[in-house]
Amino acid sequence: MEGTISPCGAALAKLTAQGKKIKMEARASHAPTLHTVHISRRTAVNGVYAAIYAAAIMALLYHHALTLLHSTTLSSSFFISLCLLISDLVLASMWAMTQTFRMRLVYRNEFPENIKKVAKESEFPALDVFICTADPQKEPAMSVVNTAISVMAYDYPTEKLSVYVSDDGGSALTLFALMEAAKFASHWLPFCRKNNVVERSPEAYFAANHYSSSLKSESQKIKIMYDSMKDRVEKVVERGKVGQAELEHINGGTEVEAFKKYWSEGFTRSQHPSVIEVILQNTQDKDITGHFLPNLIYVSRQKSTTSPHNFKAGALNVLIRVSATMTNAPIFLVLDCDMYSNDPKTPLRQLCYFLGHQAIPNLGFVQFPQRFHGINKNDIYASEYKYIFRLDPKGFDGLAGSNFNGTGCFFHRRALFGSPLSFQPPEIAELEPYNIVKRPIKSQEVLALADRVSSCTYEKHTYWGSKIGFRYGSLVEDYYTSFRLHCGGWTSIFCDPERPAFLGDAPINLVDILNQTKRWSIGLLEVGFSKYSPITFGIRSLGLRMGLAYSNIAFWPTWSIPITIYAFLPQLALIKGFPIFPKVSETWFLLYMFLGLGAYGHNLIIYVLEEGTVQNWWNDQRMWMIRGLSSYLFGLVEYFLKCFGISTQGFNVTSKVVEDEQSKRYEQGIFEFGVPSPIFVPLTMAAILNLVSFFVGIVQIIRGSKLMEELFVQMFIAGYFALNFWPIYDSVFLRSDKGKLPSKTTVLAAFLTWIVYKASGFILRN
Ligand SMILES: O=c1ccn([C@@H]2O[C@H](COP(=O)(O)OP(=O)(O)O[C@H]3O[C@H](CO)[C@@H](O)[C@H](O)[C@H]3O)[C@@H](O)[C@H]2O)c(=O)[nH]1
Ligand SMILES: [Mn+2]
Repeated sequence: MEGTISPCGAALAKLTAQGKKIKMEARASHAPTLHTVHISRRTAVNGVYAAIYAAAIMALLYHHALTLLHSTTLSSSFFISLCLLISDLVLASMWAMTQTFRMRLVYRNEFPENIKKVAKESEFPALDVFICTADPQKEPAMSVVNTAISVMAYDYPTEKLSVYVSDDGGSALTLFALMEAAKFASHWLPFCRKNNVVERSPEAYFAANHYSSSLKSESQKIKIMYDSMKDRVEKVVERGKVGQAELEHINGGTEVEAFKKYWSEGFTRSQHPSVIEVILQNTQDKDITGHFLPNLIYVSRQKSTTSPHNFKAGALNVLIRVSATMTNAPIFLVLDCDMYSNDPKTPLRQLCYFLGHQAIPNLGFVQFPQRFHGINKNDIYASEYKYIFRLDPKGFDGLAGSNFNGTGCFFHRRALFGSPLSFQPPEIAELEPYNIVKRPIKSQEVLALADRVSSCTYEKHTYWGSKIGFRYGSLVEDYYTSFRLHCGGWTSIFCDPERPAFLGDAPINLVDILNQTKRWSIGLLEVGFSKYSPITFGIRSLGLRMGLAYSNIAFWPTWSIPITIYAFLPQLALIKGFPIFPKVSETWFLLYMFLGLGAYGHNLIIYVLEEGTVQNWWNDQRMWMIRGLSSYLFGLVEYFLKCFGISTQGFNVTSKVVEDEQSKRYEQGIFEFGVPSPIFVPLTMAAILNLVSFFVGIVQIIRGSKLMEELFVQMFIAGYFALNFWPIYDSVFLRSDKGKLPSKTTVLAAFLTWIVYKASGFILRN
């Protein structure tokens, strides 16, 4: 960076200089509004409710303390009270931490139509788009193609737009698919421009099937073209190899060379050189109407079994560097391959926060929510993650800023290089943010440098992953990186427009979903128990509220403690006719009622007010319970096993492949278990125990041996769990399709439940 200006100053100046100029002009004239913000009107009500609820929690803890003191040491009542105290302590702390971001939600509005009034198109910052894919078996090539095409077709000056696809699968199939995509794009982009198409993912456009009659013949023509491209790609994927015929279909020449050069003998997924192919170049390649096309670059970083590759964070860091050598746009968008653009104006929308008189100071990134298509009626697996992806970020936005969710996020490149006040220079000047690339992207020098910075040993003895780029050390690189950026003083915005900016695929079978949340759980605990734990380092750097907000997420897996205890203990006691909660006639009973109904009721209201339905909420709370007995529980256990070096966990990519039969069952709202997996076992045990205990309880009450009054709370809890576990009973007793819970799992779970019941006899004694 030049002379005396600090690099940081230069970097920020570049984006905000315009802003300052416009700010001055704005005072004189009436500058157009780029964004507005308002705070939820429910903030005060939430505050009052939280105060009352907190008082109730204190009373409950007092009640627990009393019971503990009155129980004789090591008797069963002592053990029970201790378990209940631990459960309630976890629930209470999680509740308290949640309040930091549930109390005050921030709603924003942008006016992208005004952006051209504050900056000319030629003044827009360049935009690099990073798309990650990792496994051609689990992530269909056509999905990568659609994602790439949908962003290539952004309403953004093409000379400023570059799309980089990172392929950690190192697959010739993906490169082939992208070459096909490039050819199709030369027809598709002009078609979209001419007809003002909003769905710029061709798959989504043709699926919506809403052609007007004037468009019909034209769109039919392009659909035929798309289908034949799709056919070619899928055939190649099926065969697992790019054949001679396909190679001839591609232009021939240099592109064909690439396949021969790289995918020869000795090239494996985990051991291969870097492959960097410039498929389209925005100064040379034109669409059929003579407009230039955006850059499209395929990057498969070098892999070696002896160098750690740090999963997605590693892939993104390679993209930061490779793009720096070629285009070095000040803003880049991070996208997963399963998430296509659903609104071509999104780049203009995010600019509302980066440009002009209303530019947000120290803005590190603008996060759009993950939203999904193809979710079934009532969203049985709560795949929408309404709280995580849409509600909670609005609360974070009211503090230091939304957290990063891994995809659909626009970054200020400079934010990945140290804090706003202290720039952390990369090891070579060419990678500095705002370094201007003077050579064409296909030049020998650029390609050689790109190759060098994508090598698997490049990061040795550098700050990549610690002070520069996406941070390493957690399987949830998104959560961890945004946490560290916020700690460093960057802020962020949550941008949730009415029309979803991006739409993604959600997994539709339970084992994938539970393993996904298990991976997240391990990743979160890796941060929670690190030296950068949000509870210590976080609170010190970000203050109490933001520190606790991040801590809440880090410790999600601890929910498994109360959920498991509440799913087993009251039920075991119930079978033995052992009351463990206050009687209905006692005052303490009212407290339990208030705490239970209050928590669920409040949760329901928030959910429904944020465009939710009661059925969806029901499924959401059910999944929380299910995760508590599977993902969170396994995540917690596996994290500790990993700490003791007993096992290791990698980034197990979620499958995006959908089988027809599975998809039919999903449409009907039927749970998909299918494969035997240990992750189903505790869940099935809980299901069995709750059902049995509920019936035993009824028998006891009918026989008059126990008073309903004494066992009411336990009956209620067992009944509530059992109601939630209906899909499991359905699967065990009524279904015979391939997606049912495997009998092996049921038998094992029944056997283990019996053992737990027998073992509980030693503790639950009068
Ligand atoms: O070694 C790897 C592993 C994964 N990926 C990519 O990472 C993305 C996310 O992987 P996926 O299997 O879809 O994980 P999910 O759990 O569905 O993803 C959520 O959780 C991840 C980890 O927190 C975030 O990175 C994602 O953005 C977020 O959607 C995909 O595009 C993958 O291709 C890589 O590039 N390299
Ligand atoms: Mn995903």
